[in-house]
Amino acid sequence: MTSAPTIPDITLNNGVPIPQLGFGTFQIEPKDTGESVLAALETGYRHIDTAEMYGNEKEVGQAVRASGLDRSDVFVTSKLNNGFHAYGDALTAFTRSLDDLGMEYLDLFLVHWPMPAVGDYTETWRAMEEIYRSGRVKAIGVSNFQAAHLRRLFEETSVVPAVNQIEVHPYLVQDELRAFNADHGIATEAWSPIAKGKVLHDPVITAIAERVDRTPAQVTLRWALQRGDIVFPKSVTRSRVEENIRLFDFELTPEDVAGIAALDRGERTGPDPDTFNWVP
Ligand SMILES: NC(=O)C1=CN([C@@H]2O[C@H](COP(=O)(O)OP(=O)(O)OC[C@H]3O[C@@H](n4cnc5c(N)ncnc54)[C@H](OP(=O)(O)O)[C@@H]3O)[C@@H](O)[C@H]2O)C=CC1
Ligand SMILES: O=C(O)C(=O)[C@@H](O)[C@H](O)C(=O)CO
Repeated sequence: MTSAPTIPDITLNNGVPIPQLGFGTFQIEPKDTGESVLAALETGYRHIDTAEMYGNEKEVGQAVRASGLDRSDVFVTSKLNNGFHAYGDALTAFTRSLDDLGMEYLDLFLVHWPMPAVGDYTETWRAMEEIYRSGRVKAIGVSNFQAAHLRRLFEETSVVPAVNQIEVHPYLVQDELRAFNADHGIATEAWSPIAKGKVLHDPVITAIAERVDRTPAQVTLRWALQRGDIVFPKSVTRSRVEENIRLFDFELTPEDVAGIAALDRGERTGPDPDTFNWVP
């Protein structure tokens, strides 16, 4: 294949740079994780998104080491699982994630879900602040937080999250929450950016793909990048891993971007953060 493209960085609210395109690892079996993450790193990805919930942190860490890249050249995110929201549990879970990854530090650690009916996420966030102060993570953030959850953090805690990782794709454009994040200096990370494949046969997207001579996945990912979001598509298929990084040699018009955003139908592929209270 041709040489790896240069992936632009976004600067987080504490000055830490994060590659705007990364590689997602949800539903990659531990036995397949090493090969998939290594393929991504070989292809040029330098940002890996994992989570304790995914059960593949050990294999992600092994792949980063096997790549031969310097640890400092790979941006690694993990997430606090839902059963560990109590203060002390969160501290222990973070150390366990580091141990499982075999790393001295994380680039980004997120509260995976707010779990509003189960516990108090402000207590969890105070533990995140302590982890941040320990210097073992470069940035802390949240995932699946609604504006109301963030407002409580602003009122009752000190550190503004660096990112909010939320479900965003053409069928769930989340413009209100994305604008709220931006207004507070929080970067939006868009999970399931191709809606797990559901948007790839949409006629609006396939027509643009045909015109610009790219695939529907490339058009959808490019749309997210042009809107300023951070994305990390997942694939265990080498050709798709290569396809999904080839986003930096074409551009969508403002009309394309607006036309794809108009596909919004408020459709989630995953759980609703206001009611999701599942503890694995
Ligand atoms: N914070 C949170 O709550 C959540 C975070 N995430 C994060 O976001 C990442 C991405 O989201 P995810 O849910 O995995 O879904 P994606 O939107 O990335 O879609 C992944 C699916 O699309 C397929 N696919 C990938 N690339 C292509 C392509 N070019 N053409 C056709 N099909 C393709 C994959 O198949 P195959 O693998 O077979 O090639 C897989 O079935 C996750 O891996 C995870 O890191 C996801 C969900 C929730
Ligand atoms: O992938 C993630 O990060 C998730 O949180 C999802 O797995 C989510 O928990 C889910 O889809 C549960 O059915």
